[in-house]
Amino acid sequence: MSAASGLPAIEFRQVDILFGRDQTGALRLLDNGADRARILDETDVVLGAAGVSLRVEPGEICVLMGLSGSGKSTILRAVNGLNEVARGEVLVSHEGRPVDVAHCDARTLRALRTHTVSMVFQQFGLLPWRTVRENAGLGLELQGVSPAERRRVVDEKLAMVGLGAWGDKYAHELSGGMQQRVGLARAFATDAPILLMDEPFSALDPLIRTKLQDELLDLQKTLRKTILFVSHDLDEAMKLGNRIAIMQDGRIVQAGSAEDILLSPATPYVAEFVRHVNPLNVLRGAALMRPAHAIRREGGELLLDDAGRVRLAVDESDRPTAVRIDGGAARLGRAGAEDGAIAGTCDVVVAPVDLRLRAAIALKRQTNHPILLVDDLGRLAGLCDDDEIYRGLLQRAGGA
Ligand SMILES: Nc1ncnc2c1ncn2[C@@H]1O[C@H](COP(=O)(O)OP(=O)(O)OP(=O)(O)O)[C@@H](O)[C@H]1O
Repeated sequence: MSAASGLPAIEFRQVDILFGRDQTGALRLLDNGADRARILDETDVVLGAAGVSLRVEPGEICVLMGLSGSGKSTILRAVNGLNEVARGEVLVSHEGRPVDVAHCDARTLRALRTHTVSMVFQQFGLLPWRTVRENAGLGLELQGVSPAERRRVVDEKLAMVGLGAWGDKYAHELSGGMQQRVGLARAFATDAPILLMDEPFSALDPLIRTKLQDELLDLQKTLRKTILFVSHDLDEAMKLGNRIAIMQDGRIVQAGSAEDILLSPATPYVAEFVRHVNPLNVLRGAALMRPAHAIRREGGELLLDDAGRVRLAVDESDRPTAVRIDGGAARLGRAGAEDGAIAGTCDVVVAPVDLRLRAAIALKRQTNHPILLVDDLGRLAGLCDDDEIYRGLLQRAGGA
């Protein structure tokens, strides 16, 4: 699977999932606009998911979010065929081609579960009579990998999750957080490119939970797996998800980036979720900035302030090269995206376009200089100064 092939890692196409016998009757009611309660009442069928369409790109973390019973696990479990699909397609990129899990043969499904999709559960799912090493090696054992190779890979993955010294222990000798790390090591060991995570951290106390979220994000930088993650916690979803799909009564009511959802909640249900989210941790430069094309230009220079005292020169690709203040040479300084840390002194700050609002405010406080946001190639994307920051906060507060 590669991003270059253009295939999504997972794609749901108009998926309906029903629990109960009278599927024909339930589908008919569904098509006539009946809601979950009526379908249950008239057919005794539970509507697990309805009309779900969603693409998950390779290397993306997509979080399914919603209240209890909204259908998150139902959708997740359809990816490895644990839930039967009544209608629609669930396409999973397996060995370079899309396989419709809802309709494929048993052999393909087995191969897909062994090599392409692995799963991490909320309740860890460790076997008590096996050591940590044996638990972590379960997937490899099912793949028929030799004991020596298994040991090599498993010890590497255990070390990766910080359990290098715990291979010979049993699950009950480990804390909850450590047991979940074994679950992660087991999922990583098979090298399956797609990871399904069903509320993997919700049984853990908040501190351990935050730590494991950070570790997952850290590991993901090198692993680049496709992760479909279920959570009922919007803060967790926004922290982890490149994309978030919000579910209600079996349907996806909104899918988008954390910023999309925070700034433009599609329904009152979504708005209620985002009401308590702290925008400082979610909003990034691109949602705040004045875009490069809207910055005044004069004689090949960009005017960074209203009075035209601060002037930026760019090269032919729009990469900032020099800055002048009142005609005199000034300095550009580079800052990091996450913490906005900046080394040394400067007159104008250059930061990555995904600079978080929190980091932008910290930078402004530290330097009191305008912040130029640049893309991956160093090209000017926009300007983020006091005005843009205040507007971002006001917009979030519904004041602009
Ligand atoms: N195997 C099953 N048999 C019958 N009904 C089921 C089954 N699995 C799920 N359901 C029903 O489908 C609906 C969606 O359940 P699901 O577990 O997907 O919700 P969820 O959003 O993951 O909730 P939670 O956060 O509580 O885990 C619920 O009404 C549930 O009762």
